[in-house]
Amino acid sequence: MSTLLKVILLGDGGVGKSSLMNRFVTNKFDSHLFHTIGVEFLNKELEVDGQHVTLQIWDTAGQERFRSLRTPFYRGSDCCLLTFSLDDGQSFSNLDNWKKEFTYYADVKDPDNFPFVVLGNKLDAPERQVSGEDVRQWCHKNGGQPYFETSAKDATNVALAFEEAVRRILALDDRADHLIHNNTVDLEKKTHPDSSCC
Ligand SMILES: Nc1nc2c(ncn2[C@@H]2O[C@H](COP(=O)(O)OP(=O)(O)OP(=O)(O)O)[C@@H](O)[C@H]2O)c(=O)[nH]1
Ligand SMILES: [Mg+2]
Repeated sequence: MSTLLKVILLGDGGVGKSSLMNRFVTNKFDSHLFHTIGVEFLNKELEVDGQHVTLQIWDTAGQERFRSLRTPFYRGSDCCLLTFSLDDGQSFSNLDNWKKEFTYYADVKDPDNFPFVVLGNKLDAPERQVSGEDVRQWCHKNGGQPYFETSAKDATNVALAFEEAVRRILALDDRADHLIHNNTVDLEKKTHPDSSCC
């Protein structure tokens, strides 16, 4: 039996969250995807560094009007993929808000040590507005989170980014396994919903 890990995609509407999930899980891309309403999830089994895991990828609606439909699903996430679009500077500026929203609703006690992965999507787009240097600075200020520039359209770095999410979670779990013997850590209860919703 493989471990079930929950990762959640957050970021502004239109940055490509659904496209990244679809690329990773089904290896398809749709250039006229309709915006997401609420949340959806897909499972994918994979092997990372010899460990078999089932990744449960939760894709959320980025548009502000769907806020109350997405926030109840943040709890129990093992990793959060903070996503923006490289051709949309505003979507990068909003990463702070996304991190705050996640931290609040997922009830994360120590955000700088929570496994986030930052994704700058639409690397293929011609009009780049966000420099890699600015993103790396943001990541540095926010606990040294890893950063990937991706394209759901041509599949650049998509698998790599999801695999990094798994690595980050497994690295934390190893530490927790080690600490639990000393009785110093209180492992959070994980919820494993078994149906798609909204
Ligand atoms: N050129 C390019 N277009 C992309 C890429 N990823 C997504 N798109 C396009 O951008 C638009 C929005 O993509 P979605 O995946 O629906 O964005 P989203 O983040 O899920 O948006 P919401 O569901 O509203 O939060 C779609 O028309 C996609 O085809 C990419 O890597 N490159
Ligand atoms: Mg979507």
